[in-house]
Amino acid sequence: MPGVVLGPARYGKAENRVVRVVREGRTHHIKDLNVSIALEGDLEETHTLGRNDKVLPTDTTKNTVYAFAREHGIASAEGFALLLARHFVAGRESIHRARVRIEEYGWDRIEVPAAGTDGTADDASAPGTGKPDPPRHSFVRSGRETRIAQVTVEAGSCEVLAGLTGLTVLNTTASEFHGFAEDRYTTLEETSDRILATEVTALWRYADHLSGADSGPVPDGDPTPDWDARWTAARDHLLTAFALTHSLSLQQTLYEMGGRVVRRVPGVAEIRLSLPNRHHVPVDLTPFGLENDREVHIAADRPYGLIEATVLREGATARIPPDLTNAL
Ligand SMILES: O=c1[nH]c(=O)c2[nH]c(=O)[nH]c2[nH]1
Repeated sequence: MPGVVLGPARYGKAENRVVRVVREGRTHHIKDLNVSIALEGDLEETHTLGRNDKVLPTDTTKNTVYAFAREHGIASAEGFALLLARHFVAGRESIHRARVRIEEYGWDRIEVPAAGTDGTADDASAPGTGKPDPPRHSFVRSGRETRIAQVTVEAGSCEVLAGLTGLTVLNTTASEFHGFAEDRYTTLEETSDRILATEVTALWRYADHLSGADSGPVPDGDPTPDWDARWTAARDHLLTAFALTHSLSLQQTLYEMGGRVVRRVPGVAEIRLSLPNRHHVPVDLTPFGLENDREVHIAADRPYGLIEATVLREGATARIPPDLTNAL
């Protein structure tokens, strides 16, 4: 096509929903994932000439997700993403880069009291035994929180990002906001005691699985990291920092949260946080002759302040895309 060239292109199958059951006798476990594959490489003639010889069908990438879930199991979202991304790049010369993004939805086991312990006769029993034996195959979705893993593999490098979205937190005190800049449109009153609430979206990058200036050769850290332990530690540190910080602004709280993860979770070089400030405004009850000393609030869902920043290990390079909410 005269005067026209192909820019960056990628393709794959997005949002493959896979639920994997593991059975240990009567005790079952599940992993519930949403897996998106994006491949890049030698796609010029595919677009310009309609040649498909280098196009591994998106349908095949979908099938690979399900086959790998069966063959390899899903130990962790990060591990499964690594397996898939490496497979697509290793298996085909024309594919130079594979990005696998996984959202994981959490399920908690429904803990049922043993039969007979709550005074009713109709509880579950193991068949044939008549003995109390609560089910080990029942689950309840654990809130709106979603775990994220995103792995990008290309020749000689491998980037592992992990994170979460939908982690909603609130402090009823230990939050102040004053001393801010003012102009003729400023009406906000200073406060030394307010509710601080936000819904955390966080994405952090492990440097020990990446070749790059801030990480050394691949891998310079633990060759088989315990991704689950690291993810759980990062989540715990985000919550601990939110709870422990006496906040002078959500910006300062963000820095404390990110800094704690970078300093304490093995391998983390960088974390990006997106924190909507979910304003809780004390209601004026004086028309009803009532005092309201920060007891009754309107929880305003819109508009919200949007506080976003990356916190880095000293010397590391910022690589996580700034616009997390669109990137995810
Ligand atoms: O923690 C805050 N940071 C701000 O930048 C800001 N702006 C605002 O109106 N309220 C707040 N709160």
